[in-house]
Amino acid sequence: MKNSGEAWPPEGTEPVAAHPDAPGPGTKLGVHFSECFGCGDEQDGGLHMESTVGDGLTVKSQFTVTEAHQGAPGLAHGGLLACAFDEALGSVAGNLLRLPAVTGRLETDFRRPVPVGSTLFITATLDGMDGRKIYVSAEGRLDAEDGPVAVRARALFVTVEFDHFTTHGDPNAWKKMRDSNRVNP
Ligand SMILES: CCCCCCCCCC(=O)SCCNC(=O)CCNC(=O)[C@H](O)C(C)(C)COP(=O)(O)OP(=O)(O)OC[C@H]1O[C@@H](n2cnc3c(N)ncnc32)[C@H](O)[C@@H]1OP(=O)(O)O
Repeated sequence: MKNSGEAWPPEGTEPVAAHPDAPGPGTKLGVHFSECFGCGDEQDGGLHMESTVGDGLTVKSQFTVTEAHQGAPGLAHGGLLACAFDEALGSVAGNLLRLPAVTGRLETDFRRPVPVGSTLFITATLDGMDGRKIYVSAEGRLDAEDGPVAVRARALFVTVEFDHFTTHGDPNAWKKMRDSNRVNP
């Protein structure tokens, strides 16, 4: 992945279309894993991010910053914000392409402080692919879809075989996801 000052997406990236079975615009995306820090509903301190498919190759996500998310007093921790973008960017890649993929590289630009109590509205866009490499980018606006930009991010996801998750992760958690029909990584 190229650095911030260089072309995005990188040379060699091809445009992509959403998978024929991908959820369409307006579809609310559920929790992909109940214990996921980004979207899980069984993570008390998590982000509880909610996402909906947008127009074009986008997913719109939002979450509200709580006291559990602080770095400096009253402000969201930067690493926590990076986590939010990892989730939003993974969601646009995973849901629109319906391919298992993991974050290879994630780059963030923090442009404004994000206070506790504020809601970040993130729009993530699928920019293209080059072989196994999926390029995605996002911006997060404060308190409204047209609010001031607080954070921009871009990432490289790399497609993997499903056994990446069972070999390196927790096979029992996969059974739990399958049992609850939450089968996407
Ligand atoms: C619906 C689903 C919603 C999901 C939302 C959840 C989002 C959260 C997602 C995550 O947080 S995933 C967890 C964090 N990521 C990881 O744990 C990944 C750890 N890294 C790996 O497992 C491997 O390094 C990886 C699978 C990414 C790549 O290893 P491989 O051996 O399979 O592939 P390889 O190293 O050959 O890389 C493939 C291509 O990607 C390129 N690449 C990989 N990592 C890169 C990197 N960091 N920077 C630049 N390029 C990179 C690499 O150069 C190469 O390019 P070419 O095809 O052009 O040769």
